Amino acid sequence: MKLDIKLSSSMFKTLKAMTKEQVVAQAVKTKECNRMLEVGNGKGRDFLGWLHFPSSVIEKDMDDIQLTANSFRTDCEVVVIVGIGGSYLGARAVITALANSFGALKNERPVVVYAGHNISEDYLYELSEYLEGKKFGIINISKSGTTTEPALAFRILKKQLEDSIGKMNAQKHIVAVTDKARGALHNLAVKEKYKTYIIPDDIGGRFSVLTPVGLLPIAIAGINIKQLIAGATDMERATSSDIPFENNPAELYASTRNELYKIGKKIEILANFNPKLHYVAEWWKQLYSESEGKQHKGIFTAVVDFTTDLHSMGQWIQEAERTVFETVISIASPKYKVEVPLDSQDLDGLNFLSGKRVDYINKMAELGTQIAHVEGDVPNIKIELPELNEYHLGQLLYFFERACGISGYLLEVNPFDQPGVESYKKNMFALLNKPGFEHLKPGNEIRSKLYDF
Ligand SMILES: O=P(O)(O)OC[C@H]1O[C@H](O)[C@H](O)[C@@H](O)[C@@H]1O
Repeated sequence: MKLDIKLSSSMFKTLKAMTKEQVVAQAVKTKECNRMLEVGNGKGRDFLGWLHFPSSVIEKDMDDIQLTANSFRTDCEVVVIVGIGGSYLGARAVITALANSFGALKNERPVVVYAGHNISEDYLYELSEYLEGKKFGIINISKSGTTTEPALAFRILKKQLEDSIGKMNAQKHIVAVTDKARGALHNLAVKEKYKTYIIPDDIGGRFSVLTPVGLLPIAIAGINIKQLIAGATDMERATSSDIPFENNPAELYASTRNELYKIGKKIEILANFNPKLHYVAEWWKQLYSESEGKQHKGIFTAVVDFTTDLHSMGQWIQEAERTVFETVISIASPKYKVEVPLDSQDLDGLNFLSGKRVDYINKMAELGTQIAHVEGDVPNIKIELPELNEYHLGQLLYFFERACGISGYLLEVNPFDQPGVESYKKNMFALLNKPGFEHLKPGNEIRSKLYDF
């Protein structure tokens, strides 16, 4: 088994406020938390299906997903992935990381686009306009089957598809990924005879990227799902509680970030030096903030793309409140090679870089940033992947999931619920007069809670 993700950390060289020994001192407690996941005796124990999901995925199920994906790849110019939160971010993370950044502009087919992750009228108008006259399909993903944003987008897109190719043909170009028995999407899919994939009961949305929720869109984008699962399966073994603490990346990461939290580092910034990782970070942001942000506790999660954001957020990170630490995802080797050309005139003064690879310059930016931030009292955790491919991404996703479960238990919260998310929904439904929400305060009373300066 290969464990290719390397984890290292640089702590306060200047303050000496936290040491490696402090992290190692948490080994027993951290391991206990990891065992709680394995034994299933912790909080949220009904939602641990993701823990051994990678190693239990059957070849046959992946082949079936691949078959469906192939038919969408053959039949559609565009595939719309409808979903929000855990029913959207994982697929977008993997597709953005592994697909060509300019694929759509190079006329690679199918183009994958997203809907149901906002309620913007302009976004939906422009999407419908883009789809006009194109052969398109829809993958509608919702665990609960009742989330407003995707339901709304789907209603609009379904009508457009039916109007364009007729109801019978539209049925063949729509797939639902949802609960096996409950929710409006389940009922609709049964009635309309859509091909359906099931999200297991015991896997919550933000832990579902390696189920059909993520695998189907990822396969539609032409990405190798078997390699993704292979990486996740190896990481499942590498993060088991049998693996010694010092060699267990999930335990080390969970323990380090909790120790940092205890000494006042309340914000974790996930940084990358490759824009392809932007949505991996967005996926991570949901995973950790929904899992840990409760009972007035939890690390606040933020995302930066470097070097882009060094020219905006960089100032804050270097010199503002010292409440942050940084976790950097670093890719050791890029896929392609680009060298800086020699310019005989050297008008831009860049000849000192001629012959150097762009990635070498990026790596020096990364090292320079790490040194500057650690010196500026921003502790740094580094997660290194040998390269950005299906296998290592599968490892990374599972690593973050496992560490999240452990970290939530270290914080003594239930990492598998998200009760706080309901508050805005209730107000919104009451304001919209949704049936069943009449008992809540009517619109004007809700509005009267607000006051202006
Ligand atoms: O998959 P769904 O049931 O549509 O849920 C989509 C998302 O929306 C909710 O509000 C939750 O906060 C998320 O955890 C969930 O991933």
